[in-house]
Amino acid sequence: MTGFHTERICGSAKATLDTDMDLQQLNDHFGIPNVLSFDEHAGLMRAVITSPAASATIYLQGAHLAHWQPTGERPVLFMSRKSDFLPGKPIRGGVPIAFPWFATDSKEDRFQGKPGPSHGFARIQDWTLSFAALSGDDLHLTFTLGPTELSREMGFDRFRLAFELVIGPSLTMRLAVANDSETPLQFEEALHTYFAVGDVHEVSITGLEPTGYVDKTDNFRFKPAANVPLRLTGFTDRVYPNTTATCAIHDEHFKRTITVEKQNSNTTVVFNPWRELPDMGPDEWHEMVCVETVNAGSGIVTLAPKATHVMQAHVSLSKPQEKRG
Ligand SMILES: O=P(O)(O)OC[C@H]1O[C@H](O)[C@H](O)[C@@H](O)[C@@H]1O
Repeated sequence: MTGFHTERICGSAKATLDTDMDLQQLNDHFGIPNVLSFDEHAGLMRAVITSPAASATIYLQGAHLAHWQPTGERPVLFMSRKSDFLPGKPIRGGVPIAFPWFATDSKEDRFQGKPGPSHGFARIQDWTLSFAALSGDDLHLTFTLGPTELSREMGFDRFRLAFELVIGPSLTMRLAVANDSETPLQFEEALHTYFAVGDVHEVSITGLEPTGYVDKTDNFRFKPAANVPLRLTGFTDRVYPNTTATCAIHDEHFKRTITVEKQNSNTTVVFNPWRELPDMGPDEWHEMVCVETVNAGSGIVTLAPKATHVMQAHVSLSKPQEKRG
């Protein structure tokens, strides 16, 4: 069984849960008959959920939600059929967690004289499952990540992350960042959500009409608010700063609306590569759009010593005629 070990962090002893539970231990400790079990896919451990309300899959690497499908619905998250599933490699699809920077690292020499990996280290590290419980139809899971050898090499050694998921007919994702140090912690973060759509050409996104954006496909130029719902017509990589708005993805092909409500996130990113990627098949970009819950760029977070910041995204489904009030 798992035990506690003590770790000395800058003079103070802290009890931390062993992070190296094997499959048997995960199943013994957290398994819930007919609802939650653990297996291995391509050498990566994952939680497999089949509750009456939904099915879902979460890899311990990155605490990466790779699949969520409410009962009777199509999958809500896009997962690339060509994704890598390898230790230390990002997974293409689902909900990668970006931390402590978003996209390209701005520090050119952070890691062994090079910039750190795209979207930071959190999505390529093994997280620890620390809580699993069923409450009514909802499965609650919490994954945690503290400083690792890799994070320390990149200069991050006094933080803790918790990723809490509530998986049911809707999905709540909460990312908590605690600053354990005596100095402010600056970080960017994202729940980089890949949504499954019937055909991206038949999608409109509402919520961002009044917000100007940084167009990463046009030399990071700032473009004014469009004042109309967003329809994607080509390579799209937009950072909308200063928006806490709820976004709705209206999918004419699948005849459903996906709604993303967020808290403590002041940035929304919309992304579709409009082409094949090395880890995404030739036509798969038709089937996805990223609407990401983010704090980045001008919205970078500066967290006071000993403080905690919690960012949340709540995802729900509705039929087009069920207009939200
Ligand atoms: O390929 P990745 O590192 O997973 O990043 C995928 C994409 O993530 C975000 O949406 C960024 O805005 C993009 O610039 C980036 O290309």
